Amino acid sequence: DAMANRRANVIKTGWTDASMRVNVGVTTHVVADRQLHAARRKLLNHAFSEGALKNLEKFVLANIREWCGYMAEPKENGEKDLQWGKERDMAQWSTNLAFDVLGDLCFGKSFNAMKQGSSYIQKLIMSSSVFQMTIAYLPIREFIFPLTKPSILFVLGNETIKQKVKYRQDIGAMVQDRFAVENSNSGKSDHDQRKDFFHYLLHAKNPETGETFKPIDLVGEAALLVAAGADTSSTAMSACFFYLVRNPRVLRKLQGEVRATFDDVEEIKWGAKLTGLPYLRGCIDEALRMSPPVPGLLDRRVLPGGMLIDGHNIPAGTVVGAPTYTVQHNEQYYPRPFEFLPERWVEGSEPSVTGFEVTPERVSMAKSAFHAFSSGPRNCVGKNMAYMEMLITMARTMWLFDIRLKEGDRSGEGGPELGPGRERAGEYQLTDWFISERHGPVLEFKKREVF
Ligand code: HEM
Repeated sequence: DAMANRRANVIKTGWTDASMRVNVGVTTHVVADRQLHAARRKLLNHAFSEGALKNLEKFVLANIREWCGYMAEPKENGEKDLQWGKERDMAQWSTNLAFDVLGDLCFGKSFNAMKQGSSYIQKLIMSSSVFQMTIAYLPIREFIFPLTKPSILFVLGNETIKQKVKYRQDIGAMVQDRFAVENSNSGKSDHDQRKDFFHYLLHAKNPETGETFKPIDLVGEAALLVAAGADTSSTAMSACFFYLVRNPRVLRKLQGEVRATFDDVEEIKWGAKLTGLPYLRGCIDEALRMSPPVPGLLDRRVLPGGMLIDGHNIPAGTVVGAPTYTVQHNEQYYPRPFEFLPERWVEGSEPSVTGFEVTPERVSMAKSAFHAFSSGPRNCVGKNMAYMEMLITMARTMWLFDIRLKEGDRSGEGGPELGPGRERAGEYQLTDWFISERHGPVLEFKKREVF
């Protein structure tokens, strides 16, 4: 209730609080004031409307085609099993894809992660998150916070802050080039104009107040979209691959659904045919349930006046929240919570597979407890864009390739030797730094024979 209810008497705290202190400038994600957030969010929404998504799709598709090309790359001569392609670490390759998509959409230029490998920017997003998470929950954080100003950290030689400054400079240059493209848009027909995130952010206007993004905010918001959209979509896709290769029954069923629906890979696009595939959506939602890319506490601080939550009076200043990983493994909502069962999302699925009746009530309970994208006024603005990317990537991969786990690969998997909380073999391991650190799985791809 503290999250979903627009009028809940709470504000954001924790990681976002730390972010406000460490970073210069404010973005929609971290701004605490609720009215200021609502005004910013109205502008940001422009970039995610249905109309905008239609125009964004061609950039997403171009990157996914390139990604599939890399998955098809053959092994070096002399290696065994030449009909299977090169080994691909999905944690890395899903990030490369998501990252290049966002470079293209936010700054009009791919980051070339697929071509050149991981860049300092990918590492920076993770190291910033680790840094912010560490100081956000220190018991002595009130004493530490004054020392975490960017200027002080820069003098102290903090590498993350130095790289942040470089990132700002680099995206400043990219934005200048992107402005030049926008200026040349004016002479072009509507169809030929480049309509990416940058375009929509630049032209976003609040119809009531006439407010627009200031140029400095525009750069910050574009950088936010890269940080918010890359590791999240990538965790979801690598988790989905992780569970598919460990569950051959599910993999075969998903391949069957996709291959029977589309006659050609180029038919796989954003639209009713794709979004209407129940098992594909079930696989993605099940991966998001078991491995939520933002797995932890989205904490909120109760404001003066307190708040009534579930019959309890919560006094002002209390920090409240429920970690998404925990909610999404609650047996009450998700029977057999540690099993990858896409059928739980599909009404009428065979009880012989699930071990329980998948009634409409059960599906609706599962949907209402699903919080991978958060809920309420501060939920994920990029949800539809993320589904577009995930559905197209997973469907095209299933259509084009057979996939298998590299022999002996256990990267990313839990096990008794890893200690308490990580002992489950077969569970994809996430480390919660607000976004998720993870490894593997390493897969091989084989082009499917299509007659
Ligand atoms: C599977 C993929 C994704 C997941 C699971 C996810 C999850 C989330 C979650 C849990 C939040 C709330 C964070 C909080 O309360 O602090 C959030 C916010 C946000 N997400 Fe996503 N996200 C995903 C993809 C994306 C993409 C692709 C974009 C943009 C390109 C994006 C942009 C944002 C932004 C801008 C916010 C802040 C919204 C606001 O505060 O108003 N996300 N996301």
